[in-house]
Amino acid sequence: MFFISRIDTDPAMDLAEQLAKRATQALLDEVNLTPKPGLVDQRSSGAHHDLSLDLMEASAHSLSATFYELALVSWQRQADVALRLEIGKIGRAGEQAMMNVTHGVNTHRGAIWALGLLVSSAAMLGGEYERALNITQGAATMASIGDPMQPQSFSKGKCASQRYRIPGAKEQAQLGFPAIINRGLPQLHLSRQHGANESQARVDALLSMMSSLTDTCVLSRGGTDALSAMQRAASLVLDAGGMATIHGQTRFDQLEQIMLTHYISPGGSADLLSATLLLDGLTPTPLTNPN
Ligand SMILES: CC(C)(COP(=O)(O)OP(=O)(O)OC[C@H]1O[C@@H](n2cnc3c(N)ncnc32)[C@H](O[C@H]2O[C@H](COP(=O)(O)OP(=O)(O)OP(=O)(O)O)[C@@H](O)[C@H]2O)[C@@H]1O)[C@@H](O)C(=O)NCCC(=O)NCCS
Ligand SMILES: Nc1ncnc2[nH]cnc12
Repeated sequence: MFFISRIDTDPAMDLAEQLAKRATQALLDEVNLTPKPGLVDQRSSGAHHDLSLDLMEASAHSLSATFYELALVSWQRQADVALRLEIGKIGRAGEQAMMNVTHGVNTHRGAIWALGLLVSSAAMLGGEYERALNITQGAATMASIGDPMQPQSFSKGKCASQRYRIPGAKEQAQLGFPAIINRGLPQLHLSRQHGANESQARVDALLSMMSSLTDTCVLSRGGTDALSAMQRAASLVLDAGGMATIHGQTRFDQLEQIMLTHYISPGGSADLLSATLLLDGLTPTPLTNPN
């Protein structure tokens, strides 16, 4: 008689592994996407003196364990203060792990926050979701629960939000990631439908978010004039037909010139592009046109 030995797999661990892999891949896909204005890509470090492609990739890999832990602890849980405290602790440990790998350079703080919340929300749903909205709504609920353990330390984002009275990374999550739902994902799907290749469609999605996001990275370095100039120039690329067209590419060169002249970088939009790619992979149903 033969016995077939069977190792039971744990669905929570399986999903956590899958989500961690996808989130890390989304970060790698974002940083390798080329060309991107002002950002690190395969051509250059953009408007950054302390970042490189190698550093960004090392940072992305260092975050796999954080995404895995976030998913595992969130498996089929309700959004409540207890879970919020746990994911806050894991998120902060992830920030520290990133800083250890990058020797103190902030590569992915905003990405840990956005993708961390989305991974957590996908696991809260036990991997059962049809639409991106199902995941972003859960993430918004978690982001809206206060974390009493969060240290009240200085951050450039908070400082810019208060100085210019504009929403930053925290509010973007609390509102359910409108930049992704109303801009990034619809533009990605639209550009694909219109015949753009995958890289062009992803750059278009980035530009669509850049054209409206109040990115605290841009505000911190360049103030409101630089933010408005960037938003306008990003919009013009899309108005000209996007990256799949010659006119769009000419406008892209102009946008890039603006980024380098003002020495600004859309780090917040880059993080939200990673989050867009993660959601696109998890829920491939197209959304309607960008508004
Ligand atoms: C809620 C937090 C995200 C903290 O937010 P806060 O605004 O207080 O702090 P920041 O440290 O400034 O981080 C915010 C980062 O989010 C990105 N971002 C900016 N604007 C937006 C926006 N409107 N919407 C969404 N996301 C946005 C951005 O990240 C990217 O830029 C980083 C580089 O930034 P920085 O170092 O400022 O700039 P450089 O120009 O490179 O510096 P210099 O060269 O000039 O010196 C890069 O990391 C990208 O990721 C902002 O930086 C959250 O962190 C928090 O509360 N965490 C606690 C843990 C927790 O609860 N976690 C739970 C889930 S895991
Ligand atoms: N590609 C990139 N360049 C600079 N900062 C970033 N933050 C997230 N992605 C980035």
